[in-house]
Amino acid sequence: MLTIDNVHKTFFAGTVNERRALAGVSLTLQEGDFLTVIGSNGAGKSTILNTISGTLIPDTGTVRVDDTDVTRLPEHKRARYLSRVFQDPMKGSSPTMTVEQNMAIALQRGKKRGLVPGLTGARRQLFRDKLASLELGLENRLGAKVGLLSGGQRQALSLLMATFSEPRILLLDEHTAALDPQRADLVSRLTADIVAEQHLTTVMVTHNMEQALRLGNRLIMMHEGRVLFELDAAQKQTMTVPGLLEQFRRLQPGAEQGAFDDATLFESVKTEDGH
Ligand SMILES: Nc1ncnc2c1ncn2[C@@H]1O[C@H](COP(=O)(O)OP(=O)(O)OP(=O)(O)O)[C@@H](O)[C@H]1O
Repeated sequence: MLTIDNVHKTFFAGTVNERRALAGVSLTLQEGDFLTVIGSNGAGKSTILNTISGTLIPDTGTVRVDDTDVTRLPEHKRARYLSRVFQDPMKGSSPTMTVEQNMAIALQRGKKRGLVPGLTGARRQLFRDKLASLELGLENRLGAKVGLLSGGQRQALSLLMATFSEPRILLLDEHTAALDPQRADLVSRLTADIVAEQHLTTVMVTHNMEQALRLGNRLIMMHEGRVLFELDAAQKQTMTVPGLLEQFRRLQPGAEQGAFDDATLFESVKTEDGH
């Protein structure tokens, strides 16, 4: 249902600042696939998400959703079928509006333009039920300003709102990276539950290899604008974090482990190694 074909993107081409972000990336996702994307800094992970969301138009190559070529479709026109959760918990909701006002807007997303629906009793009950599933006590705080919530609560709310309209494609952009480990774990579990329940086609970028192995049914490792290798569901089951690093070193013998200089990654390596 999502096909990315030989996409290239170079920033500031032909100048001293030239940066090749994507150098021929191709991917095909079936309905309900949950792809996790890992890779070194500057590998092109965010650029591939931006290409899917329409934030960036590739230099060459195509992006198709079902049978429609959306390569040059502007971002706002993709909102009908696409939702995204960002790393920054402050990004997905409005701090000066209440929990229920934010949810009412999210409910309206992707529908025909019009006024945001009123907050009827039935709608409030729907919001309460959805919030209760987060198990954060937010169902009792419908009237609270979102700016008063913790980062973890806010990110869980963003995830809920992003999936309200059951988008065709869900993009997760390191959405647990800014949270403390406990909250990251909670949002990670909520992600797995919501994606499975709605059978959402999902692309998640993460620096945390352990999370990338745990979530989803497919994984790609990117490096220097290319897909270095790909794992299917069965291969993911048996793969370990040291195994991923080993694979990376084998395919990129010149590259140092320092390419992965993220603290979360080293935490997971330590856990796997048992020290
Ligand atoms: N808007 C931009 N303008 C100029 N260069 C950019 C822009 N966005 C990305 N790049 C460059 O493209 C390359 C790929 O960047 P990208 O952000 O996609 O990598 P990433 O894998 O998400 O990295 P990180 O893990 O550090 O976030 C990098 O060299 C980056 O500097």
